[in-house]
Amino acid sequence: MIEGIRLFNEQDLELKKEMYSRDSAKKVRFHSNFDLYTSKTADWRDTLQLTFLDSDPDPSQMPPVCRKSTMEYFKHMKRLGEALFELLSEALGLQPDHLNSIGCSKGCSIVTHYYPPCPQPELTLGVRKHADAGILTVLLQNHMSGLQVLHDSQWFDVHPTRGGLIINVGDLLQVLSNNKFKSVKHRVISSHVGPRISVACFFSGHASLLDKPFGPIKKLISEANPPRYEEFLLKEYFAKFFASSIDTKPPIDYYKL
Ligand SMILES: O=C(O)CCC(=O)C(=O)O
Ligand SMILES: [Fe+2]
Repeated sequence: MIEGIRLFNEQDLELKKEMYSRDSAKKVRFHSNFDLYTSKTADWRDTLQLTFLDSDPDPSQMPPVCRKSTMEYFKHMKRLGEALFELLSEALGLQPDHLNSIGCSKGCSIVTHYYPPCPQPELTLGVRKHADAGILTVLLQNHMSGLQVLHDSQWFDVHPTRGGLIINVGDLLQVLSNNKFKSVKHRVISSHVGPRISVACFFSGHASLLDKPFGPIKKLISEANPPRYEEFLLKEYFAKFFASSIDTKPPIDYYKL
């Protein structure tokens, strides 16, 4: 998977230009900084993004150089997502199929990042501090360090482990679990050396959830554990997310009770 993404990014500029788009309705697109025009600063990375919220990927839409590996990776992510949501359901004291049955593992985006070597890494970041806006993220990284997580106001390096995957709780899982699971703030620092390559699989729910009320799971709510968020529409939530920049007020903050 990582090799396919390296080949895509290191191919001729003209071929990459064909995929370039800032239109978020496009299922497969190449861009740099989704929040380039809404944030004060730019980050040092390029992104090839594949969004499958309502259907499985159509191989013909994918760049030929990483088509086979991405299709294969997607299949594994789907299976892994289902297994993770079973475990998370059990951890919440729910039936194992609960999170899968409400569509948590159904829609995902595979967002691949390429961080080129940076001549002045002290002036920028690869990705600014944020928590992922979706439900759950499965992250694969190449052998280059750079990812850091925030814990007790301190940044810790997440050193790459060959073949290892990082699982990040996103803001929407924090909402579903009524704060039992906490999303994790993280960032990527820039470096003179590179490229650093990562592949994030964001599970953010099936497209059919976009128009339905979303909030803490009712079975988790009691007098002793009142809801921490009001219900909201996922389509409004994502509209807020895409209209702001990655490091400003996270959209879940609008719905806190
Ligand atoms: O490149 C990474 O390791 C992290 C990327 C990331 O945080 C994101 O895409 O949300
Ligand atoms: Fe992230």
